[in-house]
Amino acid sequence: MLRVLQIVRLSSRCSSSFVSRMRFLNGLKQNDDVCSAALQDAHMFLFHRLSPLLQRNHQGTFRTAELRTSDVQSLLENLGSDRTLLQEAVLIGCTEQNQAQFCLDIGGLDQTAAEELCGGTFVDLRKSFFLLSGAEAPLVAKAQALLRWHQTSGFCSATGQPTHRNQAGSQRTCSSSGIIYYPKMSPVVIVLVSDGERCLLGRQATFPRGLYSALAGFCDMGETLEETLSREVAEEVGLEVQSFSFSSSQHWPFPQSSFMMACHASVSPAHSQLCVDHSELEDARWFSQQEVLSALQTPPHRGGRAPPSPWLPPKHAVAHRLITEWIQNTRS
Ligand SMILES: NC(=O)C1=CN([C@@H]2O[C@H](COP(=O)(O)OP(=O)(O)OC[C@H]3O[C@@H](n4cnc5c(N)ncnc54)[C@H](O)[C@@H]3O)[C@@H](O)[C@H]2O)C=CC1
Ligand SMILES: [Mg+2]
Repeated sequence: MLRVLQIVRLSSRCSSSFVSRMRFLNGLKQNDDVCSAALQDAHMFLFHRLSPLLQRNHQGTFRTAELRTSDVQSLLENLGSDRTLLQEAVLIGCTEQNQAQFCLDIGGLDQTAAEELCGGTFVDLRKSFFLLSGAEAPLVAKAQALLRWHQTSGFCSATGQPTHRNQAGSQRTCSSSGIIYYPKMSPVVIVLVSDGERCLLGRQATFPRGLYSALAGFCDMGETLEETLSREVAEEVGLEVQSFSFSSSQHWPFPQSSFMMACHASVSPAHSQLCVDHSELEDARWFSQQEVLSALQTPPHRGGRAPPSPWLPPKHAVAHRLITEWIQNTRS
C-alpha cells in the first residue's frame, strides 16, 4: 500500500504533465496492486478476435467505442461471462488526466450480441487503422499488437512450460525457469531514395493494384540502421547509396509488429540505372516531382474505379511522410 501511495504522489508532484503521465504508467507496469486498482476505473478498448470495436458518429466518421471498466463489467455479465475475464485486460496508455487505458479481447464471447449491446462493430484492423484518425489509429494498433503477443506467448520456448503475465501485460514470466519475455517488434528500415531530381518508388506483387511505396526491409541480426539501408537498396534495386538522413519512426502493425525507421537517401544521378530484383519487387521506377505531386493531390482511393497511378501510401503510413518531406525539400 505504501508503494501505491508513493507512485501516486511521485506522479502528482511532477510539474510536467508528460513526466507525470510517464511515471504513472511506469508505476502501473512495475506494481500489480497499483495496476489492479487503476483497472477498476479505466478507459477500455474492446476487441473481438483482434478486431477493434468502432462506432460511427453522425458525421459518418469512425471512432473507437468509449467504454469504461463498469461498462465492460456489465457487458460481460450480459454476455454470460464471469468478471475474471477483465483480468486479461492489457495496459496501453493513459489519458492527459492520468486515467489508465486498457484493451481487452472478448473473442470467446458472442460477437453479434456484444456489437448490439455496445452499439458498434468489430472492424478488421487493416480497415480500422485507416478509418480512424489522429492518435486513435496508433493506439489501436499498439493494443492489437499487445493482445496478439499475449495470445501467442502462452508457453516458454526454452522449457515448454506456461508463462504468466504481470497485471499490466507488459511482460510474461516462465513459471518453471523464471525467464522473462517482453513484447517483440521487428526492426525495419524504410527509405526514400532520390537522385536529386526524382524519387524511387517500388511495389511488391502483393500490394493493391497501382500502389507504389518507399523501399523497405527487415534488419538482419547485428546490422546497424545504415548497413540495413545500404544492403536493402543494393539488393532490391541494385544502387549504391551515397548518403542518408533519418526522418522519423513508426510502429507498424502489419503483418506483425515492425518498428519502422524512416530515412531519406541519395544516389549519384550518374549511377541511377535500376537493376530490379524481381523476386522481391514487381516493379520499381523513378518518379518526377510533378508525378508525385499530382499523386499526392489525388483524393484517397476507395476502390471501385481504377486506382490512380502511382497510388501512394495513405497518411498514416510513414512512407507517406517520407514522400511529402521529399516534395517539400526539393521544392524549397
Ligand atoms: N509503414 C509504411 O509506410 C510501410 C511499411 N512497410 C512494411 O515494412 C515491412 C518490411 O518490408 P519488406 O519489403 O516486406 O521486407 P524485406 O525486403 O526484408 O522482405 C521481406 C522478407 O524478408 C524476410 N524476413 C527477414 N526478417 C524478417 C522478419 N523479422 N519478419 C518477416 N520477414 C522477415 C522474409 O523472407 C520476408 O519474406 C513489411 O512488413 C511492410 O508491411 C513497407 C512499406 C511501407
Ligand atoms: Mg523490401
